[in-house]
Amino acid sequence: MSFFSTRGESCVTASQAILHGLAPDGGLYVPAMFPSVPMNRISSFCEMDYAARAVSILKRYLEDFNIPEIEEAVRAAYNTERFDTPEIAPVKQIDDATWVLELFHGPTLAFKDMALQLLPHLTRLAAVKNGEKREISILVATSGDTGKAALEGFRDVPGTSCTVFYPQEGVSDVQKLQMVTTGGNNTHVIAVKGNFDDAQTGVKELFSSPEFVKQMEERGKILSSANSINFGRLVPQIVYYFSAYADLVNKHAITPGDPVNFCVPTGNFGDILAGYYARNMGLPVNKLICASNRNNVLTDFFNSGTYSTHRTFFKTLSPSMDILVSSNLERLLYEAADRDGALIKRWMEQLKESGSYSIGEQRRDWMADVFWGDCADNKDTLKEIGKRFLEDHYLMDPHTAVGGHVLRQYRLKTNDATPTVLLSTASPYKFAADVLRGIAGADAAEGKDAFACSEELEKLTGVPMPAQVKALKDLPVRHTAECERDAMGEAVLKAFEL
Ligand SMILES: N[C@@H](CCOP(=O)(O)O)C(=O)O
Repeated sequence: MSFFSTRGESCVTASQAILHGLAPDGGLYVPAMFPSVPMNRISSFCEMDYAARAVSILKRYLEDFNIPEIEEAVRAAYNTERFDTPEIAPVKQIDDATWVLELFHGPTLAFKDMALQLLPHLTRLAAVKNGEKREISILVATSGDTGKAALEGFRDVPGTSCTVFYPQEGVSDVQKLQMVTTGGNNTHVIAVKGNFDDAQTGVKELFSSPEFVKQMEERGKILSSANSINFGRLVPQIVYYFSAYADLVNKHAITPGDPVNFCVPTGNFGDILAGYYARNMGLPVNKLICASNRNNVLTDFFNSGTYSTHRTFFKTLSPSMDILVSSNLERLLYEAADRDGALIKRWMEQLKESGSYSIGEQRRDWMADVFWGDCADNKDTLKEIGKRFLEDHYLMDPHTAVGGHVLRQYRLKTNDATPTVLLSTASPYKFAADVLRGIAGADAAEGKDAFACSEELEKLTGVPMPAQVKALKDLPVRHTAECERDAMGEAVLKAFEL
């Protein structure tokens, strides 16, 4: 299988796409085609564990990896030493037509672990396959969850380093503590004086700066990414859509071939794009419901066909989705534009120069066939957390609650009763203060730090606080670096000198 850049002609193997992360022209790598998974194969997933399901999906894309290599990587990633349940990504019913796909059972309590426990193994294999002896320097921009998951995945992995940029004031207390207490000899964490878009744009600029690339090469390092711009992040995320479908069959909620909706809280569009890829591979997906917070650039895009960043950037209760420049949309645009790289390049230049682009009515309608977008503000989010706990005895984090609210809107506005899987992206304990407010009222978290809120939440709900959150209290802070938005390159070089 070859991979093309969304912006041009570049054509590479799977291992090269993973190793380099971003195409040299600034585009994202996309597979030459979507391998099909016939229904009888999907049905056979019912008998398999998560790792076996993963092998079956991954091998269709990773053609220059052999099966034993994929099997070894997958078994090393998805096991009960790394995840707190043998199901890895369990599906739980919360009402008549809604199932929650819990993607937060990995070491850092967010869905990013689903890919970032595997990516380091794939990266090392990719380096060997391409005779790459230099250090692979992973640069990451995070709005909260990717950062810690990448640090944890790449920590002390030989031949790699991992440098994470997070918005100084834009992540939850627990998210920040998780990152700044990370151990390992190859990890760096830097607070950027700006928002997530500043950090993500800054990282992309470093990738395309010949001067920075040269400076890194002089130090024996090549750049790669652990954000979902890297196809190696996306492909493991396709797996859990198939896995959830097989689990619904096993639970007799559907029979093989029945359509299912997926509702996905998303900011950078990687998680939901993986669902779109699963659909293109033959998974019977009816609608992909795209849930945004008050930074509702995607909602407006699906409704109008115009993507515009001319809007205020809001800090919300779902910080991991506080994003206005949604990277992976570029991969969907590529399909909407009949894989016309020149057109994508033009739209991306317009976005950079004028802050917006329009895809036209026809392409908007094409997208509306599969995608439906809506948003939730902070009030909706807290209400959804409270309602789900009170009515369905289910405790959800603010990102999942954004999805829960949007799903209710979808059902109200469309009357679609198709069984729906709501992707739950993080543990409620990463956002304990706001979850506590959601279930116990506005004043419930007053004067309490994240740990006191977590203890209170555990007492009130009986949902156990994860050991990883408890442990944070006693871990020393190891990373205190910060930088201006336009000094990220210097900050990376400085981190390597220390
Ligand atoms: N929500 C993310 C932002 C980066 O998204 P990614 O999926 O491209 O890594 C975060 O939590 O950092």
